[in-house]
Amino acid sequence: MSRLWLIVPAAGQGNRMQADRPKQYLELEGRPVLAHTLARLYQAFPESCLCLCLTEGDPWFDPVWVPFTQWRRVTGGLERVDSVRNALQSIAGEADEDDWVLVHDVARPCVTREDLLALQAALEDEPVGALLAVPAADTMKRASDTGRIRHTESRERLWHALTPQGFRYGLLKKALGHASSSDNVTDEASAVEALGLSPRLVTGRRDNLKITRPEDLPLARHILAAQRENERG
Ligand SMILES: Nc1ccn([C@@H]2O[C@H](COP(=O)(O)OP(=O)(O)OP(=O)(O)O)[C@@H](O)[C@H]2O)c(=O)n1
Ligand SMILES: C[C@](O)(CO)[C@H](O)COP(=O)(O)O
Repeated sequence: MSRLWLIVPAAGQGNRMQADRPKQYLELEGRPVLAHTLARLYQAFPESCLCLCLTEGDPWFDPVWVPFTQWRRVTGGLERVDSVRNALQSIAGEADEDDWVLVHDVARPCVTREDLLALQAALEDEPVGALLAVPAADTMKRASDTGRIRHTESRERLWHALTPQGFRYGLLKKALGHASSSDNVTDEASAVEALGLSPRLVTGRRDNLKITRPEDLPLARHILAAQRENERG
């Protein structure tokens, strides 16, 4: 039976957030973002094995935030893709080629259990792999270098890629092995696409926000509160 591995890249600096610490350690309802994200993943996949990518000697990290019994710390790389590659390397020899690997940004603490389970269910009959995504809802403009509109892009069949993104270990290893730093691989799906394959888009919730800029932290707070309110019914 194939196993489930979770890779959580958490070795970024959060430069766009302009905070006094990496954004995964900013406080959200009394806990760091990282603790929320790991708790959400644990709710859905308590039996999985977690690879947590952290910067070397990360002074902010506290293992008390990790609810998983099976987990390991992996040293992150220069870019997100390098961190994920390091995590794959760390499980070489243990993971089977057809084990599932889900990669989820630490900066997405609002992902719901329902979306996580929907993605897992979609993977069951999916040979290539799949990711959570949402259809573009705004009118999309392509800009010139000077910040003026060059043209309006059709938003038909245009999606925002979210995480988690799930692939078989063997395929993901191959895809990231082929990707070079000039390829601008900002997610796992694009590395798999570069092999000529088409991962499946699984419609997720728009509130699976990636905390990126300062205004996103209060937004995440509102989302968590609204999700809790919804659960109470
Ligand atoms: N070398 C890196 C860079 C990013 N990440 C992780 O990849 C995810 C998505 O990246 P992004 O939102 O760009 O995070 P940062 O790189 O931290 O942000 P910024 O680009 O603003 O510095 C985050 O969970 C981040 O911690 C990582 O593990 N290793
Ligand atoms: C993987 C990702 O979250 C998909 O939306 C995103 O590409 C990562 O963000 P980055 O800023 O490009 O690292």
